[in-house]
Amino acid sequence: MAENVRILLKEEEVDKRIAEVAAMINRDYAGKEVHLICILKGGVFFTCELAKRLTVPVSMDFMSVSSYGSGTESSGVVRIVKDLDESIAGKNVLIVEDIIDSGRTLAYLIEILKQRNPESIHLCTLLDKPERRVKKQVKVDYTCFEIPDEFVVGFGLDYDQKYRNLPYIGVVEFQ
Ligand SMILES: O=P(O)(O)OC[C@H]1O[C@H](OP(=O)(O)OP(=O)(O)O)[C@H](O)[C@@H]1O
Ligand code: HPA
Repeated sequence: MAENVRILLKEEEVDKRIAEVAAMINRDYAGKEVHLICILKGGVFFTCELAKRLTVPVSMDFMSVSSYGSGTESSGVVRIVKDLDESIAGKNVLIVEDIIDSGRTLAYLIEILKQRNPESIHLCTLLDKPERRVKKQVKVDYTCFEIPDEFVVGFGLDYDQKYRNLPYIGVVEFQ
């Protein structure tokens, strides 16, 4: 099926907002080290842009989870494909995601990570689709943009593994 991508958030808007959110994190974590956990694959682009703007000490780790589902819907059953390399015990963890949609992936992930005794655990996302949230509420500490219920790509987000490299956020329109 052919698809078209309509720009929702321009590159400049995204960059400006990431800088604002980074400033909030710098303020909130003053005097502490923040341990960024990037959720692969989509979180990579946002994590890099955010991390470059942090002035507090930063350490990083990566995790890959797969939500059993098909097409554009996640199922809520989440499998860890790549676990963290290091312990998070005693660390100030900040999970960095590209998008919170139904909230199922993050609800599951936060429960798992809490059991590993971090000093604190917070969540930062580039995009949030609040309308899509199912049963479990996920507390999001830092959100760059709330967006409507549309399937988006770019800045790490894919459709069928394509469009992750777009420097803006676009809506996929199927023709
Ligand atoms: O709130 P939810 O409905 O659970 O959806 C959000 C999840 O979906 C996306 O990951 P995806 O499974 O597409 O993996 P990817 O980042 O590797 O593309 C996104 O990065 C979140 O992890
Ligand atoms: O809107 C989306 N786009 C790409 N991947 C996603 N995963 C959950 N929601 C989305």
